[in-house]
Amino acid sequence: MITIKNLSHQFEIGKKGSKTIIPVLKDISLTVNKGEIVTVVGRSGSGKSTLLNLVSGFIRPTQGEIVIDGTVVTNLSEAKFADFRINKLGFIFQSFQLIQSMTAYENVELPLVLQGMGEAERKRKTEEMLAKVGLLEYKDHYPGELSGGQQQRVSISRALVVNPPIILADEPTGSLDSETEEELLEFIVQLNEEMGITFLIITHDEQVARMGHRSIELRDGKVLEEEFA
Ligand SMILES: Nc1ncnc2c1ncn2[C@@H]1O[C@H](COP(=O)(O)OP(=O)(O)OP(=O)(O)O)[C@@H](O)[C@H]1O
Repeated sequence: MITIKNLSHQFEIGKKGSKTIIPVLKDISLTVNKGEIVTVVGRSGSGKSTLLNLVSGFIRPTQGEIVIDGTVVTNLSEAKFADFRINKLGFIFQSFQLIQSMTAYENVELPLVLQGMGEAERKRKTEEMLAKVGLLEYKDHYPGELSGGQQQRVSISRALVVNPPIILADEPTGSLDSETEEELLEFIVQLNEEMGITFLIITHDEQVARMGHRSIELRDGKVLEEEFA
């Protein structure tokens, strides 16, 4: 589902003449299979977010290739990648990244608006998704009027509403208390089992790392793997 081949990435900082090169990922190769939950762990600064940003196409690799669902995404233009992203990838962030001036309903509906879907179908899909996460009765609430766990469920609904085969998550439980974290992890497993969604999840949290089928550790720019389940 996601194949990463000989991927390297380095950042350049500083002005011309005094540039510093920061090598982050060094010739890494890995595969995430369809229907797998793979977690990515590693020390702060080990390149976890960089890896997710490369898979998402927000940054382009210095070298190497990424293939997602049969498409070589590293060759796509910005516009084509944006199109690909809206159809194939769902995102969940630690900070939820909800739009504060929009209701829960409007936040979940947004990707469908961007896809150009008609209003009646948008309404059906948005309400179905909010019902699935148990938040239909909160649809007119703004993010500031919802708990952390509820906000994360809105953000998951927004990620899921376009039926993406893959969800990329960056510290999805980072802002949640342990009970809400537990609920979210159960929900992720349920989505994976019932809908076959593939997850790539960055985490610092030992418990989150263990809920996946496989955990990948980034260390010194390389990949170390650990198998679970
Ligand atoms: N835009 C950038 N410009 C320059 N250096 C960057 C940039 N983004 C990240 N880096 C550097 O790349 C390295 C890896 O950063 P990254 O954010 O991927 O690590 P991380 O494992 O996600 O860390 P954390 O767990 O703290 O979020 C760090 O040394 C960081 O300073």
